Amino acid sequence: MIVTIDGVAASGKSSVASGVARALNIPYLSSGLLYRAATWAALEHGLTLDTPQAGRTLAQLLTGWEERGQPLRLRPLTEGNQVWQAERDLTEHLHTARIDAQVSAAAVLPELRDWVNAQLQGLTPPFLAEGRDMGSTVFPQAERKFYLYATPRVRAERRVLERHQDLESVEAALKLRDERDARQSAPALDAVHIDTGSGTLPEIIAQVMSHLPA
Ligand SMILES: Nc1ncnc2c1ncn2[C@@H]1O[C@H](COP(=O)(O)OP(=O)(O)O)[C@@H](O)[C@H]1O
Ligand SMILES: Nc1ccn([C@@H]2O[C@H](COP(=O)(O)OP(=O)(O)O)[C@@H](O)[C@H]2O)c(=O)n1
Repeated sequence: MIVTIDGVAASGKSSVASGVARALNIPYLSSGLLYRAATWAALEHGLTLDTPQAGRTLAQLLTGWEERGQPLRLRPLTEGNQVWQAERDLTEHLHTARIDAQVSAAAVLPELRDWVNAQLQGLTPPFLAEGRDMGSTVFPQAERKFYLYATPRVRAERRVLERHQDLESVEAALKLRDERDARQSAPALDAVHIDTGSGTLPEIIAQVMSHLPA
């Protein structure tokens, strides 16, 4: 079985996916964490993301690591996904304001989207995949699809607890990222839409579970 959970930034995708994955006893895959890791790699290597050759250069960097036996890999742990490169856990570097600000510029590069999609499509179901285009593009065959949303204010109030920034700037950054991510964020036509501002996290997880086969 494949289940997809897509939605806007800080709508609760990872937390809901983790809760549902735990209940189903299957892994969840955070596609956003792979985009974040590739963005981290680009910044570490001084790649400029807004040039015509950026996508090709970034893809070469990632495949070069692969060929040297040091691939960037998602570890889809149910309690929280990680990304490792060889023996190094990069996860703590990926949820920062710096990556938040740059990730959408990397995520529009077709070569990076192909690389992320290939990583995910190479995995064996059952799993739950979360991101922006999991239901619409990457796993159109998924048995159940969900689209999570909440107002920018609700999302900013949540994220401010995770980032050391003020509410106004977090909300402005979320809205900007929504705009920049709009192209790949259209919900799948057959997704169930859920407002995560309408209940607590356990209630939203229960709502998703109620749409899944017993
Ligand atoms: N009702 C709710 N539904 C989903 N997440 C919630 C809810 N209430 C609070 N949160 C919190 O919102 C934060 C952002 O959720 P997260 O899963 O990181 O979102 P995303 O993966 O979409 O960026 C988390 O700390 C989560 O626990
Ligand atoms: N399937 C996906 C997942 C993420 N992304 C990109 O990766 C970024 C980070 O995604 P995320 O899910 O980790 O972050 P939040 O939106 O949860 O803050 C998004 O802002 C998009 O630019 C994407 O383009 N497609």
